[in-house]
Amino acid sequence: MAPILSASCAETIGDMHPRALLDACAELVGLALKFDHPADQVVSRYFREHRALGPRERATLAETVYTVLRRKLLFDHFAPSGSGPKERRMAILGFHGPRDFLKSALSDVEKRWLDQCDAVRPDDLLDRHRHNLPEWLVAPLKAQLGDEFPALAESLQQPAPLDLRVNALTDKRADVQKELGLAGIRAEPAPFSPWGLRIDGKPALAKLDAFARGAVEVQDEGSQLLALLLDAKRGEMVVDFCAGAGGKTLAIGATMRSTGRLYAFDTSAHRLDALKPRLARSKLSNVHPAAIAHERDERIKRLAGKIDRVLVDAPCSGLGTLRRNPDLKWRQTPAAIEELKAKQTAILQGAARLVKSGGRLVYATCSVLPEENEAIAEAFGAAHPDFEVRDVVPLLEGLKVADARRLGAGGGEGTRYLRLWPHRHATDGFFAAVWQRK
Ligand SMILES: C[S@@+](CC[C@H](N)C(=O)[O-])C[C@H]1O[C@@H](n2cnc3c(N)ncnc32)[C@H](O)[C@@H]1O
Repeated sequence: MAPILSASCAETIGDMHPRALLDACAELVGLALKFDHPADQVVSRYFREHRALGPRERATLAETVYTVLRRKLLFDHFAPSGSGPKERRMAILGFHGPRDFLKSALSDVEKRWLDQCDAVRPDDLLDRHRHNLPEWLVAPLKAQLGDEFPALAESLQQPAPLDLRVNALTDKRADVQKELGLAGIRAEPAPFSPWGLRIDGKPALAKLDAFARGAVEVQDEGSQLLALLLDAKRGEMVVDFCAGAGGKTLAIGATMRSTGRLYAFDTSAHRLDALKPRLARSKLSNVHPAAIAHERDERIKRLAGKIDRVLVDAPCSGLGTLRRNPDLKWRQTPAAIEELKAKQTAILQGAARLVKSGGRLVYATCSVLPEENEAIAEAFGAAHPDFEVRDVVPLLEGLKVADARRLGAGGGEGTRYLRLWPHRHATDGFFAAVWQRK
């Protein structure tokens, strides 16, 4: 079984004194544990306010905070037996770095306490201290996964791999793989997505030529598969209804070979703004971003019945992304999910109006909860007899996705929906359903 507390084996961390680095970790852990803002925002704000921090110190700070958030129940259990401020105890338990380095920042009492915590065997812990999930989330996951639940829980406590999507408009995956290799970055083709490369480690990518010229974007392999499933073709009219910062928009635009018209709608103009620099790098000229007021916006009414393919990447709990956003399991609530369900239903219904006869509609989330996934899809299907459900697995097979059967779930054959899980597929947790308008 994996050790409970993690420690990397690098020798030193940047130029900072171990005590100062641990103090900074404790301060940042304290800020993140207030849960006033998403953890990634708390961390980036801290970095902006502490510009002198070097890249290695930043990596230690971020990973320490994320480890504390990932293993919070376990650390809450260990913390009372320690001494000093709670955030310092949590930062010690989650510290991402060599044990010797950490210990040089600790008092003798703290060292003894840490050794005691290190000595606890996973088998001696309660379930909740092993899975580190809120109880309201445990029940629906166990109901879906049974014996596989511990494997999922463990995978959700690990960092996600770094996946890239190669821009199919401008580059071939094998060429980019070679180019990255020459820059000292090891990349392997991702198992399912034809555009995916999985990177070894977390190298800095922003300065690479491949990144600057738009040959690659950072994108989880699961997200790539959602864009692939829309199967948008040259010259079509396509809508990415909840485009956000356009991760999937860019992938869809490339499958259309930069032809036709691809509308990127979102209610957040701010998120769409983040699409603009990515769009400039991508060389796509078929994307039309537009902020809409809501899913019944005038613009939607004008396009009703005219669109070949519509992707609804719905706002959701994000509980499939806990490897990247571990704070979500502590910030999300059943009441918030109730509100999301109403939103998902309304958005799917609004977006469906756009689809022309014979056109395709894809509903997707990055949630692992059936109530945001199968339940929404099935209610939509029942209320819209003019939409015929299409099994996802044969569609993926037609798109040459290797091992597509492993990605399906639901329906009599287990082929109806796309269902991705971190422990099975090494992607975030994703869902997708597909319909064709009769
Ligand atoms: C899951 S995120 C989209 C992520 C994006 N597709 C990507 O690949 O990066 C959901 C998006 O839905 C947007 N949204 C929320 N309500 C909406 C509505 N009524 N109509 C359209 N978009 C909406 C949110 O602003 C958010 O950007």
